[in-house]
Amino acid sequence: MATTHTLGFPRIGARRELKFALEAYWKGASSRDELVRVGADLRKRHWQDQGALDLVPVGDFAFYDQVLDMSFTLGNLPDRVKGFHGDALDNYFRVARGRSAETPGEHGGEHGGCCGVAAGEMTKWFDTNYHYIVPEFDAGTSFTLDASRLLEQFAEARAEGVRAKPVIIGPVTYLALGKAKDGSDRLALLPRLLPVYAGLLQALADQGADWVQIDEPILVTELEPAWRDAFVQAYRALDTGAVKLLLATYFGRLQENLPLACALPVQGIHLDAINARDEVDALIEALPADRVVSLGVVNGRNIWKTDLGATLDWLEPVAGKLGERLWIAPSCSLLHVPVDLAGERKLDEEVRSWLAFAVQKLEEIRILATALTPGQDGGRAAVAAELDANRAAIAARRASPRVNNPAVKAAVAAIGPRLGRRKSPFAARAACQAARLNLPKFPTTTIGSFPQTKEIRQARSRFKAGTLDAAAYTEAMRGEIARSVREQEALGLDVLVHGEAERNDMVEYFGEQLDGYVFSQGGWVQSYGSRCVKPPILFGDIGRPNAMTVEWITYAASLTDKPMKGMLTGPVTILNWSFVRDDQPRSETCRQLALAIREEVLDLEKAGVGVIQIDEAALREGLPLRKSQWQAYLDWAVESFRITANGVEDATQIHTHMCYSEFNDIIASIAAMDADVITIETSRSDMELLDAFDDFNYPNEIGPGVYDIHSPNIPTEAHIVALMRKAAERIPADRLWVNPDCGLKTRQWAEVIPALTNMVSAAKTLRATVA
Ligand SMILES: CN1c2c(nc(N)[nH]c2=O)NC[C@@H]1CNc1ccc(C(=O)N[C@@H](CCC(=O)N[C@@H](CCC(=O)N[C@@H](CCC(=O)O)C(=O)O)C(=O)O)C(=O)O)cc1
Ligand SMILES: N[C@@H](CCS)C(=O)O
Ligand SMILES: [Zn+2]
Repeated sequence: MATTHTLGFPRIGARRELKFALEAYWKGASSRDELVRVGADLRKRHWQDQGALDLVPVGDFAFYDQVLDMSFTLGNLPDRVKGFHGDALDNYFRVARGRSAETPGEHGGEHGGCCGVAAGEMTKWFDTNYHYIVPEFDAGTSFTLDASRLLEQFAEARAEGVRAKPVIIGPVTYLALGKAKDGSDRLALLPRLLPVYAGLLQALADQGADWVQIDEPILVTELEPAWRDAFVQAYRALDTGAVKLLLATYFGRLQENLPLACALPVQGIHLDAINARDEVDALIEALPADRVVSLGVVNGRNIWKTDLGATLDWLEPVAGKLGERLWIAPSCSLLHVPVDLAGERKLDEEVRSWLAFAVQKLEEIRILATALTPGQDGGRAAVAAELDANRAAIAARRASPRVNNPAVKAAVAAIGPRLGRRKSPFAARAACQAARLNLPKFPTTTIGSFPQTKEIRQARSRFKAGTLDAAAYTEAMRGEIARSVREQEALGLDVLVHGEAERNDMVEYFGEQLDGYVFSQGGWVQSYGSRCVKPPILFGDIGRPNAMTVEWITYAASLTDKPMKGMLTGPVTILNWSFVRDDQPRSETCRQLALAIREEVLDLEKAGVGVIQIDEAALREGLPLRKSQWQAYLDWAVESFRITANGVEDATQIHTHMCYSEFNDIIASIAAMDADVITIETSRSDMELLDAFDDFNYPNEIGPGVYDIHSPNIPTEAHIVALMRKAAERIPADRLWVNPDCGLKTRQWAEVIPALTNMVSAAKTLRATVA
């Protein structure tokens, strides 16, 4: 019988209990005890949800982020929060969220307390839409063990009667994910780090832990020789016999790292058998015969039912070979999928029958394990009804006429190179656009969203619940748009936006209006901290039955004489932030999205909108984990953007926006997008990110972000001027725009107004002082 387990479970709660508890605590509306209680209740409930498994994870719960938890366990706190004498949980939130000096009153939040503290940097977790707090190092970093969190939760789990498997991030991945602020060699810290890990394993062993899952997903990426050597050094040091180690790899194939992983002195390896099924035989071959082989056979990154029959067809011989050595699990932590399909009341019934969220994925694991169990109570016969139902659902999805639309397939097949080419080169377009828009030097704009206030969200919530009718909802959103336009006019911005009040999310909003999509009511997935997204579900060929944004944008445009920028999300970002179908290549799905958004671009243009922004925030995010696969991805991603954007006339100005930094290695592809204007996140890099554009002689216009929208701090005019002067050293001033790093939806108006006031004044100063 295969041992069943999971690598991690969503912690936000089926009703986002953790989100609401955190936000209440940060606001000062609930106590520390209440927050701690919600955390304990969620852990307990999630262990119960996983109770049918042989081993359940402990340590996958975090109040903010599991990487930040690991930093605290290892005693690796940034210097700026060391020596804090208050509550440890508040110190944790100070690193997670920062704290401004100005406004007292909140717990460990952005505001509150006496002294300002910068938040830890946040970046995405491998190729997911989850973001972690980057560990900070320097040459002097030392580590000290604080095992209390893990030990307490291990004791809690055991008290619940589950067989608990502590989960920790491995030392090599931990170092690889961090940044040395002084440019020092992170690997030099390994000898200091390993004794702390050894101490942690011993402490867990002393409490009765048998297996510990040690996550080393960095093994699915290309590793420099020094990092490969680090694996050998690390796992020799951790081979103390205190506990059994399950080395967990996920999100991809091991490739050249497979022999390295198999040679490490651990007691088992977890392989993502969704992405690396073709490596299973080699893994079994290379592993010593006493090692456990854990196979991730249920996809932890999507929401589709597993084809259980097909999985068993290949798994049965593997189980025959491995016997008791076989463990089965989802491919990775279930953090990346919503909790439970059972809560969905309004989901399209047909599509629903094809889906599995976290709880349903656990049931799939149970069915597979039973089917793999020889004897009277096991084998396929013991789960015949479940397997039949699964077979029927898989077959229905394959055959559904709603999935395949021959007209859409034909349109994609007919895409030729002309579709993605503008009529004239940039210089000629720029002249037409200058004549049409008549903008000053250093034109000012924003990235699209204005604060998503409680009133906006409540109105939408009431509209969706049916207690506010469509006319009243439209009226309320028009009111918000009018407010945004009024504020922007008063601020003196040059190119206005409508503010995106009517959008729940920049991807979900479009998914809701496209054919080929369904959306859940409660399918929330944590993006960072308390922030969640509800990725729409792309199940079939894409169509755009109606214009999606034209009425809102033309309404906004009617309120002002200034240019109004139409605002769309690009095909690559919609793809990367949706749950997408697994029955055709992503590139094919992306081209379908490109054709749909192209229609919207052309409709906006027809309606007289002269500036259209197509956000591609997730273009860089979607890069494959291995560099060797980047170009193939970039080719179809850029082609998709060009198909979307480039059907317009010369006088229509196309903007794109990307809020993730580091363009050096993809600058040729960014240039190939050929947007007239690109706005990017640069403020935190002190404009150094523009070097990539400078070195490449990037030909088009650029809006380098002048302030970090993640922080509540108000940028001063002098700071913005100084940043823009640095920008002008790299990019000719007549090609520079002035704008924030990203959209303002998570900020409050009280922060937005003074920040943009200073930004507009800075632009005026620049016009008067920079040639
Ligand atoms: C730019 N980012 C995005 C990413 N992915 C996306 N799909 N979208 C993004 O914008 N990835 C990278 C980054 C991640 N950053 C963020 C930033 C902010 C959020 C965020 O604010 N999320 C919200 C949820 C947004 C949403 O969908 N809102 C809905 C529903 C709101 C809601 O909860 N309503 C309540 C009732 C309202 C009330 O009483 O207050 C309810 O239904 O119970 C809407 O506006 O209609 C969040 O709150 O977490 C995410 C990622
Ligand atoms: N237009 C979007 C882009 C976010 S990346 C916004 O302003 O929120
Ligand atoms: Zn952005």
